[in-house]
Amino acid sequence: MTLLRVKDLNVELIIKKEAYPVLENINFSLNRNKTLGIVGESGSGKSITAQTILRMLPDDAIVNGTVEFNGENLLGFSERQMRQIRTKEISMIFQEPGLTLNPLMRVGQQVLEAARLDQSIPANKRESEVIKMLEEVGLKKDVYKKYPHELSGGMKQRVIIAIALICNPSVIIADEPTTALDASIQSQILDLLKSVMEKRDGALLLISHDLTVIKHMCDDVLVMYAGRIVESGKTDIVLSTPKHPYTKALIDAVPRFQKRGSALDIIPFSVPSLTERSGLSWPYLSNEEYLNEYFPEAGDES
Ligand SMILES: Nc1ncnc2c1ncn2[C@@H]1O[C@H](COP(=O)(O)OP(=O)(O)OP(=O)(O)O)[C@@H](O)[C@H]1O
Repeated sequence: MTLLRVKDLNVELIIKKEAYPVLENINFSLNRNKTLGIVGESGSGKSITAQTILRMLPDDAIVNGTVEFNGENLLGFSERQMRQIRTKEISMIFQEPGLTLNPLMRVGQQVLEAARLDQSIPANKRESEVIKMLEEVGLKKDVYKKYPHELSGGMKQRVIIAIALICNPSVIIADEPTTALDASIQSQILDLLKSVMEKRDGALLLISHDLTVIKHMCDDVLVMYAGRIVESGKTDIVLSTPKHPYTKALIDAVPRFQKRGSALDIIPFSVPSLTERSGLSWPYLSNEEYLNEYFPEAGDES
């Protein structure tokens, strides 16, 4: 069953009074019990996609298309309705847990604050629900009384996951949730996220620049470049038989994905910034050589 459907989404951001396309013709669905990955280089539009779904863009952004959640278009919701959506239906987890937690408040209190937003949890049950939630994400009861600085990075991210889950959302959007953590902790946190969402019959939208993470976690994947989806499909098929030259280049740039003995082939250009795109058409590469090699289809566009 589809929980979230993004249709014909186009977003422009205004910089110095000029509008720059940042997302173009984005289409995808997020289904119950599935993890969908968005992968792409820095600046490709992954975070802006999440911010558009949750209506966290600058006020002057120009947004066209639809973002259907349970059949209703979130782009037509009032700010008050969106606050409900953000607290109870679609939770977001960011990269840096240290920046999200309040350093002056005990972590149990912070999860409790989030629990207050859910009217269905009776006041006299909140504390026990919070402790249950902390245990579900693998934290001991005594963490309730600790301050963020007393916890490791991995424990902090578990607290963030508890805050995101306490109101029982059906969708979690995780934007690079483990990038700030040690490699050994990363997969524990990712596995935790996946298993709690599966247990709750929910869906996970996972944003990452790391193909190894996408391969490990995601049923389906969207590959983004400069505001567009250049390839999408089942993760194992896209990663084993990529069709788009840009996806191939991304895969070739990951040593673990390469055949033994093949050379590391770093993508020789980066995603142009919005202002660098001025006067150029997608994919905004001024260099003909790269244009033909990585985006041969772009020459067909008007
Ligand atoms: N508020 C903003 N004002 C102007 N430009 C912005 C704003 N937010 C993002 N951008 C630009 O929009 C483009 C897409 O940004 P986005 O953050 O979605 O990329 P990303 O794929 O998530 O990259 P990263 O992995 O570095 O976070 C980039 O060129 C970025 O600089």
